[in-house]
Amino acid sequence: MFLMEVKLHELDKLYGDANKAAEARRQYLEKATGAKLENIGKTIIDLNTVVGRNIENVIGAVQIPVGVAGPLLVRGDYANGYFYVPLATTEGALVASVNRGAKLVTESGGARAKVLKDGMARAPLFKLPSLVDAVEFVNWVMQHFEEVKKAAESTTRHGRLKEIQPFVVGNYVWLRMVFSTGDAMGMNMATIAADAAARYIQEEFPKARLVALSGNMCVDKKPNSVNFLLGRGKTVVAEALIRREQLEKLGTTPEAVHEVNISKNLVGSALAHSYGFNAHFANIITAVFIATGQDVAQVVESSMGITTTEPREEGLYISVFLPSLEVGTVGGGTGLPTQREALELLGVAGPGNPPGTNALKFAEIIAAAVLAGELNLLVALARNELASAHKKLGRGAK
Ligand SMILES: CC(C)(COP(=O)([O-])OP(=O)([O-])OC[C@H]1O[C@@H](n2cnc3c(N)ncnc32)[C@H](O)[C@@H]1OP(=O)([O-])[O-])[C@@H](O)C(=O)NCCC(=O)NCCSC(=O)C[C@@](C)(O)CC(=O)[O-]
Ligand SMILES: NC(=O)C1=CN([C@@H]2O[C@H](COP(=O)(O)OP(=O)(O)OC[C@H]3O[C@@H](n4cnc5c(N)ncnc54)[C@H](OP(=O)(O)O)[C@@H]3O)[C@@H](O)[C@H]2O)C=CC1
Repeated sequence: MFLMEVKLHELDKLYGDANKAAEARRQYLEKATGAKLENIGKTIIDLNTVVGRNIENVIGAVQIPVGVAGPLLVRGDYANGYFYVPLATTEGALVASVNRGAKLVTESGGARAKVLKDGMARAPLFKLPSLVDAVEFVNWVMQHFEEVKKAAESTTRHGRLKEIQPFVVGNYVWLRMVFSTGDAMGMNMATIAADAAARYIQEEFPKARLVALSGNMCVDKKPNSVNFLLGRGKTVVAEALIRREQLEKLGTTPEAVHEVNISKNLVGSALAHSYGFNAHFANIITAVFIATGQDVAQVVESSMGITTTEPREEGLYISVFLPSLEVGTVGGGTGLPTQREALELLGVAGPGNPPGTNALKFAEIIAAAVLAGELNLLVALARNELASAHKKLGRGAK
């Protein structure tokens, strides 16, 4: 194996230019492995803008095709109007699916959407000498909430500590700190603020020892029931009433689609002990996350949720509930050139006026897009066209 005298990650400093450093890394890797990296090396991203912010040891970029679904009519508190939703995916049939769902929703008068709750959580874990100390500690923290809040908020202009949710197991204490984070998804913001709060707490209550700044009750990037119940990021609901004639035009009925939802999404998910009482929230969430520069690992909890349906005389009532949608329009990967354009397409790039409103609007649009995708897959299953669609659009079959 070809060995370097300098460490790969030190090349940025050596060259003083991340683009040149990436080229040198590629040359090294090509020699060492025999792989050709000419396409990974072709990117419009000036790598100097991402090193120290988004990536280390960078060698280039990968490209993923982006399609649009829409126009999608959304009637939210922040998002009002027709939207074209950018979806980055390699799953043939997905964009077509959301697009047909968007058509159904839009022609039925649109989807109403509401953000019910908003707060990013970080839960430091402390250890106390005993259970008695643990309970005393929790009481002390609650009585000194204002001082803890001041310490946390000293690190940020937009972050605000809204609430601390305590959990005690033996002599361990989790303090689930919930922050409003403006237009940012807020994970760096909340982590840096929680660190300042934890340092203050330890100084003032020396019997408490911080075991881990993240104690897994946050919960970040793991399937879990805490976020499902208490929320994390944005808790959003969207609903629509799809006209009976429209479903009949597609050869199905509100009753048939409802039957698929109840038996598949509710009974099937219960049997599987699945966290997702839905068909494919993850498809839409992931595709929007990639297109708009969100942290894709947060698809794990952002795509948990429930689809409800109700056949009515006039058509099908359908709703989607997303308890833990973690999204932002500033920070993270949202400033990358293509991701920013995708946010611009939705009219939500950058900070909102007032701060926070762009992220709320974005969350409402995503919930409506999830509803469109969910509705369409249920329709497709009721019509038994899942396999044929994927044969045609996923395998290039004519
Ligand atoms: C593929 C369709 C939509 C065809 O559906 P169709 O009705 O045969 O298509 P159509 O040609 O009659 O067009 C109807 C509408 O579909 C849209 N449409 C149609 N074709 C396109 C296209 N090329 N590009 C963009 N949009 C398209 C478009 O809105 C169009 O209206 P128009 O604009 O023409 O008035 C349908 O068969 C379908 O939805 N199938 C299901 C596919 C699906 O939902 N896949 C989701 C991913 S599956 C998965 O990953 C999760 C899963 C299933 O494993 C989870 C689980 O376990 O449940
Ligand atoms: N640290 C961790 O443990 C984890 C980090 N991440 C990563 O964290 C990143 C996202 O963190 P996040 O905190 O969202 O982003 P950033 O760390 O990029 O922080 C957002 C920045 O934007 C500033 N800002 C300017 N205008 C606004 C506005 N209108 N609303 C909110 N903030 C504004 C904030 O300033 P100010 O703070 O002064 O208000 C802050 O500096 C992603 O890259 C993700 O991958 C993911 C999971 C865990």
